[in-house]
Amino acid sequence: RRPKNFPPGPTALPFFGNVLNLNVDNPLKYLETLRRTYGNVYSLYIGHRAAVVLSGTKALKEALVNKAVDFAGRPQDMYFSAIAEDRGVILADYGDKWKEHRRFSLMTFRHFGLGKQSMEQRILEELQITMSNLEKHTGKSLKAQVMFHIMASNVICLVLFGKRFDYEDEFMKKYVTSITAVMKLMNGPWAFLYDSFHWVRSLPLPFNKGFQIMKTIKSMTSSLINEHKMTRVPGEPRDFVDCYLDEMDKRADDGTSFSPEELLYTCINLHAGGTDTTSNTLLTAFLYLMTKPHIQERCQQEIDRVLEGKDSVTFEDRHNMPYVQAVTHESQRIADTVPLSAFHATTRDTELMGYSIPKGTIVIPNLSSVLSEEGQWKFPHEFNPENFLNHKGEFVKPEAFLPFSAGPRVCLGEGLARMELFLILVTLLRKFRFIWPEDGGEPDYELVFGITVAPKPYNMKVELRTT
Ligand code: HEM
Repeated sequence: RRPKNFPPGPTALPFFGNVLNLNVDNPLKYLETLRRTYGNVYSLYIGHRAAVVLSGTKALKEALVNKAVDFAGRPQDMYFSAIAEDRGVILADYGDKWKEHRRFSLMTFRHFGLGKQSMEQRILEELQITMSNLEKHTGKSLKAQVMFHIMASNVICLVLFGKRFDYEDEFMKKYVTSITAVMKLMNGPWAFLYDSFHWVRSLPLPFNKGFQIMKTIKSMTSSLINEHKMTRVPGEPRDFVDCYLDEMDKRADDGTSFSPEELLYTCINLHAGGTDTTSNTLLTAFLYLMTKPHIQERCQQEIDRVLEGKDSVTFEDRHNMPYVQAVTHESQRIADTVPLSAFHATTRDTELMGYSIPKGTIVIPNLSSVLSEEGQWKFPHEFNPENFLNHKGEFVKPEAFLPFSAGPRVCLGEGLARMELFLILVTLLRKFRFIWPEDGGEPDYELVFGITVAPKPYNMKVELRTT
């Protein structure tokens, strides 16, 4: 039974709650039906656990921004929290340890803002390698998903570990496959079972695989960190890991939350958080750029004009490229990469839009509902860069643009992701024309649901531009 004055919602079955209606292949349609019936704040049950679903810009901002601390927790005692052991940043509960690690990570990212080691340089460095690979493929088809995935993974590896991995590197292939496998388990039916019935947790069921794979990921990350310990010069950090090790030295005696285990999870979080998200967004962007060549050409005209005489693009150039900015943002809106954000939890008994929500309730921010909310967008249901342009052709960002969520838990990698999307798009479009291959069939814009959603894999054809 729902607590007093709790948000309304569908009747829940004993034991199962509403999970049987939540199609793991795509729960978004069911959630939209519930929103129409119960409004922008409603509840449902995941097994015996109550969850409040927030839809639309107003409810989301009211909770995540205006009542920031009340809604900044992460659910505990669930499959994904057991996998994460309350460590790192993404799944750690609200508290001092999370705050210290979030603050440190953001500061370190900023530290790499300038100079030769800057984020911008690391992205452009990786792009050089991608471009020479693409040149070898001119006139041929190639698998876009693999290319974007490696690019995104390498950018974050350069930031974390100061090194990149070749396309065929066995270590990185295994690392990425393992992270993908755990994420799939976290979003699958076995996780629902684990969350719904405590008594199944000690049984030898497939969810145990997640814990085993996590051991592998931890030991692989450890080996990367240990390499650093041998070669680092304290006080002269080359990358994120060096910065963390320096910080651990500095704080050795102050009862700090910084520890080798936290470093492991933080690195895993940043790699996992920064790879699929960025690469799936790029995959969506190029799907539309190829199948709507007039949009691609208009981007190229703007890029040629603004970069005339320059060797390469800088992130600053975005201010002179309103159309490209509109296209990158529209790609993110349509890509809907993390549709249900990461689940939040209330940190204390609280109220939201007249409802009472007890401490520890799961909160699901439905970002997807905001990114296509009617009344917030000129063209909510179609790919159209005009969503981000005013009548003078200037770039504008509507307040419903929340692909990174909002409030104290807003994506920690937002700055890096925005820089990557812009630099990658501009650099690639300047040099190449991207073409939907003749044998590619009808383009399929349907997204495949997961913790991060993605377009179906496709091939792209590239040609060198002549201008
Ligand atoms: C297009 C790319 C990206 C998208 C759409 C995206 C989206 C998100 C979303 C929706 C959240 C959940 C926020 C919440 O709980 O309310 C999140 C959290 C997070 N993201 Fe991203 N992300 C992207 C790229 C990145 C990158 C490149 C990194 C790493 C550098 C990263 C690291 C993280 C981390 C560590 C968190 C957890 C923040 C916390 O709990 O305090 N993300 N991201």
